[in-house]
This record gives sequence, structure tokens and C-alpha cells, in this order.
Amino acid sequence: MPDIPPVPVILGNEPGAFPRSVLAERHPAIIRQVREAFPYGPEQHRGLDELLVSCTEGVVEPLPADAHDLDRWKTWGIDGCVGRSWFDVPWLWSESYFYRRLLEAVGYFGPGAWQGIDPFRPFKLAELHSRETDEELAALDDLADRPEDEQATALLHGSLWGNRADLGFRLSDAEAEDRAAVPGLVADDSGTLWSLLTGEGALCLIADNAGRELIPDLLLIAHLLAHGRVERAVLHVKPYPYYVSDATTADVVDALRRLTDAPGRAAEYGRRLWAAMADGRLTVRAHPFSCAPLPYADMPDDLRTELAGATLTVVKGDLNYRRLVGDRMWPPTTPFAEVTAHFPGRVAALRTLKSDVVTGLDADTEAALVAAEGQRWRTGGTHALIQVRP
Ligand SMILES: O=P(O)(O)OC[C@@]1(O)O[C@H](CO)[C@@H](O)[C@@H]1O
Repeated sequence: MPDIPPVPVILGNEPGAFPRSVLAERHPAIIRQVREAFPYGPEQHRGLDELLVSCTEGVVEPLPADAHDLDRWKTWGIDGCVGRSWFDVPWLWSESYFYRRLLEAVGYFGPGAWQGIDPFRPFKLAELHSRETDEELAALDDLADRPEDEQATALLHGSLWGNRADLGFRLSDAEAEDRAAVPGLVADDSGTLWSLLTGEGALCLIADNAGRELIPDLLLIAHLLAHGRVERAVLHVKPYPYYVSDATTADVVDALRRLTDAPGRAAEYGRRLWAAMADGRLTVRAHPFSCAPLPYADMPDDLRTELAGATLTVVKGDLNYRRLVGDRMWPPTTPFAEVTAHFPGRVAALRTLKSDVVTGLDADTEAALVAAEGQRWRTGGTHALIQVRP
């Protein structure tokens, strides 16, 4: 990125700033919620107690010497972070490591009886089976009679705004979803996005949250396949539970069952997706780098090659956006094309704004947002963007 002046990476130690509140308040709240959601034994409670002290008052501890992923975390920079306060290392790194340690504390990586038990599953299932999900699925019945391009636009917006349904965000900001959304798109490259989906090749969708975000992501994929806008789709999910509600393969299965069990048109979408998985037009991938504490600029070669071969990669959500453009306090008018120049192939970001990082705004838009809201528009989840680098 030769033309862009360097901007420092965001740390978690700035008093009063959003990253600090995530480390100091959101993470303890997540530990509390997980503890209450399961009948864990003394070992898990002890693990959670230790993590709480470490992540709020202590320093980054090393992984156990026999951890299955020790080498991977060495590649991901653990040696440079051990012994330092969680607040003083890059925020992206400390958040990611928090989820790795939380899973360790509750025995997720085993061996033992709690191996593979997703500590966030109760929250994900509650959302998947909520009245709101029923309503969103019922709306598909009305959509069926609309022209194809209207359906496509509605499903794209469903996938975009589905990103507000992020359980980690709601744990620390309970009213977030009910707040009146200021009409919201701060950047809209959807015309370019549609122009790239001409029917050939594969769409990669790097998923974010399960439940009420993954369902509309899947509906969008079903539509694109059914209407010949892409030949194939690859859905990238997380290899293990992450950021509370991030989608794993198990969540894809739950979402597909939710669709096939639903009344009306929703079941039809579910059956089509099920068939697409069976014949290979829809593939699910769980690459280890999806849970890496690093920006996408540092992706390994195998993933780079894979994404380079896609017609378009759609990157969903706030965290993926931070990883895509780099977790830095960019001036908001920094060109999106320049900060994503490292990405192997065409890329689109669909994201609601829930952290300070933003690029690609025009100066008038930024000025209007600041005049109306100060800096709240950056983190409130009431605005969204569709940005594309063709
Ligand atoms: O990626 P998502 O689900 O859209 O949002 C994740 C999120 O809630 O977590 C981060 C803070 O922990 C922020 O980047 C963002 O607010």
C-alpha cells in the first residue's frame, strides 16, 4: 500500500475508547454468561476464574506446552504477546486470543467430557428459534412474487442488516437492535457487486454470525445459485466457536434444518441448499486462518490461492472488515480500493458499523454523520456499508 501514510494499529489501552470497553467489560460479561449457561464442574469454573483475572488484571499467558495449536499460535505472534497486558497488545490479537482461552477453560479442546461442546450454543439456538426468525422466514412468502432483481436486492439487504444480529455486541449493548436505525447505508457499491455476478465461477462468502445473520446469507446464496448468478458458492465458517455467535459448520447444519423445517417458501430454500451441498455447488470450508488474530493481508498461501480463484469474495461483518482493511484508525476517507489492494481477487464487504474502523467514505458523508451523531455512528450498529473492489 505505497500511497497510504502509515496509521497505527489499534490497541486496547486507550481510556474511554471502545476497544478498552470490550476488553474490560464485554469479555467479563461473556465469561459470566457462559458460566451461567452450563452445569460446568469445578475444573471449568476454575478455568473461567483464572481467565477472568488474567484478562482484566493480568498478562497474556502462554498456551499449555502440549496445546494442539501451539505452532499455529507461534506463527500468529504469541511469543511477542506473552507477558504483556491484554490491553497493550493489538486489540485484534487480544480479542481473538480471549476466545481461544475461553474454549480452553471450558474444556472445548479436550480430552474429556466437555470436548467439542460449544459454550455459545444456547445463545445461538435461542436466536435461531426466536419469533424474529419466524417473521423473517415468513416474509419470504411475499417475496416470491416479486421480480428477480427485487428479490435479489431484498436478500442482499437481508444479509447485510442480518449482521446487526451479533450476540457479542448485544451482550454489551442490550438495546442496540431496537434503537431506531438512522437510515443507514454510508456507502453503497451494490451496482458494482451485481455487475460482477454474471453467472460464471464461484462466489466465496466469508461468513460472520450464525442464526439471524447466517440464515439470510444462505438465502442469498440459494437465490444466486437458483438464478444462475453464480455457478458455485463456498461458505467459509469458523473452525471453532468464536466471538460468541460466529458461525461454525454445526451452525450451518442448524440453520439448514431450521429452513427445511419451516413452513412456506423457507423450506423450499432449505431443500435447494441441501441439494446444492449434496451435488457440490455449495461447499462449507473451515480454514484455521478464519480464527487467526491477524489481518487478511497476512493470509497463508493456500487460502490466498483459493480466494484468488473466486469470481468474488464477499466478506461479512464488522470483525472481518477490520481484518480486511487492517485494524487501524484510518481517516474514513481512505480509499477502500487501496487498503484492500493486498486481497487476492475481487472483494466486497457487507457490514454494519460496530467498531471505529472505517474506510471509503466520501467527505460529505463523513461530515454529515459527525454533524448528526459525533462519533457514535462508528460503533452503534445503526449504519451499514456495501463496498466493492472490482
Ligand atoms: O463481526 P461482527 O459480528 O459484525 O461484530 C463483532 C463485534 O461485535 O465484535 C467486535 C468487538 O468485540 C467489534 O468489531 C464488533 O462490534
